[in-house]
Amino acid sequence: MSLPAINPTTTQAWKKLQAHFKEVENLKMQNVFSEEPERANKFSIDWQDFYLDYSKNRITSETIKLLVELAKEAGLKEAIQQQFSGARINETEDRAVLHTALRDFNDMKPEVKETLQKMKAFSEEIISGNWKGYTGKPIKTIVNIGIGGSDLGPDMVTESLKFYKNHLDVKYISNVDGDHVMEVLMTLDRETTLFIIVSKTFTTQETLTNANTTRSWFLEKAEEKAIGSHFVAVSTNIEAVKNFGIASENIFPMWDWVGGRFSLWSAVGLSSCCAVGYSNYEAMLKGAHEMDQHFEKTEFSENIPVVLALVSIWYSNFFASETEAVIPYSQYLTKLVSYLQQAFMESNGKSTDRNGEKVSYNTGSIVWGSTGTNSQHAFFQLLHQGTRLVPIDFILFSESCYGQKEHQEKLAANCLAQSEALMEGNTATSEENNYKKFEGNKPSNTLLIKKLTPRNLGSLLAMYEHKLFVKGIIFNIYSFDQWGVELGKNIAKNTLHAIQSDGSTKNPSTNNLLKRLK
Ligand SMILES: O=P(O)(O)OC[C@H]1O[C@H](O)[C@H](O)[C@@H](O)[C@@H]1O
Repeated sequence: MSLPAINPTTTQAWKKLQAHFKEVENLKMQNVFSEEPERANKFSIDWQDFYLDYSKNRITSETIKLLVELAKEAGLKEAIQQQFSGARINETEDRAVLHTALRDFNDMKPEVKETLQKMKAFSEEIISGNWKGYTGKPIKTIVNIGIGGSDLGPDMVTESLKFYKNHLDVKYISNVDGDHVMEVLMTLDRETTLFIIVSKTFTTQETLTNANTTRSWFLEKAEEKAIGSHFVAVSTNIEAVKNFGIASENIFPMWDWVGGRFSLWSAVGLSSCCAVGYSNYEAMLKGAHEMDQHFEKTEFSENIPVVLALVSIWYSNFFASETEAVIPYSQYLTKLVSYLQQAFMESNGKSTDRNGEKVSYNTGSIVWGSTGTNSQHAFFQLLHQGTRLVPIDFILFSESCYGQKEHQEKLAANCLAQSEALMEGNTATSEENNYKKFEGNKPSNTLLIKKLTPRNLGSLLAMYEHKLFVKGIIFNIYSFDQWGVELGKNIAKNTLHAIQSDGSTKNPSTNNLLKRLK
């Protein structure tokens, strides 16, 4: 069973959208709200603790109708069914795409259940202090060594759920930068530190280098047999982990049907599970599953991830906007954007379609952003008065975790004011001074969520996973491979050889730089 492979620009809906675009290109949001009193309600979706307001977009009911037609013509319904049923929709790697199966407690694969039980038991041992280091002391610090999906997801979850965190100090080493590795190692007490080596393939240069350096550092004071109580691993490559010296009972499996950037729901999330405890971790998985069901079962026009994806395509492919920003009004979500960058840009940064042809339209957008209010004082100038159209997702929580009312009111006021200012501009006041003019008409979505809980975080992350899926299906690309990262990795092997052997490469600029390196 293959995914449908339809060039979106050849669909009836796309042609209609092109004609429709000409009609609404200059639509002013400042006017449409008065023409359509129900607009704010009409372009909103209320789902559990989520409320999505997408009324501040350059759309009409006709736009949404045509975009939904586009999704239907592109075979989205069929594609969703294929994904959830475990079809091998990652065709270029001949794999299923089943991160959703990691959080489906109603119908859980035995190996997933077993691994979750192992994570539960392990995290409880660590948190309770029953798990002892080589000198008999309980573990106080956990260091996750991994990169890409084996780092960004768990690191972001640990940071996002800091409010729910226990006493454990959880750190992340990802970059092969030895200075950073040393900075972390210097803070550690060998006797009370546990290292989790996370690599789906267990062949990643950065992770293996960092793991080897860490092991050597550990063995400067401890004996080889102490490795058993201080190193565990998460991988699909069990043999390579054993060769590294980690015993089978300390290996947490994962599977080739879980992509690296979708793996925080698997044992890759072990560090975050230890940080917040299994019950919070499980609540996050359940929240993600609820969003999975919403995505799978809700009609497109009421489906949060589908609507977000369609509106995003409207801007990137009709208004030619190159980027989109995500601005969460919560400092806990400070690592969300880096995580989303891998999710979106590694998935949809492709230019060969599912027929093997080069695409003739824009695919994945550049995703960027930072937390509000900090970003207001950094790059919002460009959003308000620059020349580029940047659609924005504002994410706001109704309640703060600590119940700090005054701060939360100010956060909320800023978030709502920014989306309003971007949309309204100040043309109505006919500002004479051009430097002080705000054109307005800048689009945004506002996602209002009751509170940052593990469950709602799970739903939020799953929402973005499905958004990128929908975009990839309509773009007619394969979202679940990442061949684009291979060339640089391969060249780096030759370059490293050239550096270590005083050799050269075939590129004159590189050679010049190699000489300078010496
Ligand atoms: O988990 P690993 O096999 O070490 O892979 C870590 C990362 O490596 C690559 O660069 C891939 O592009 C990422 O998708 C992956 O998450």
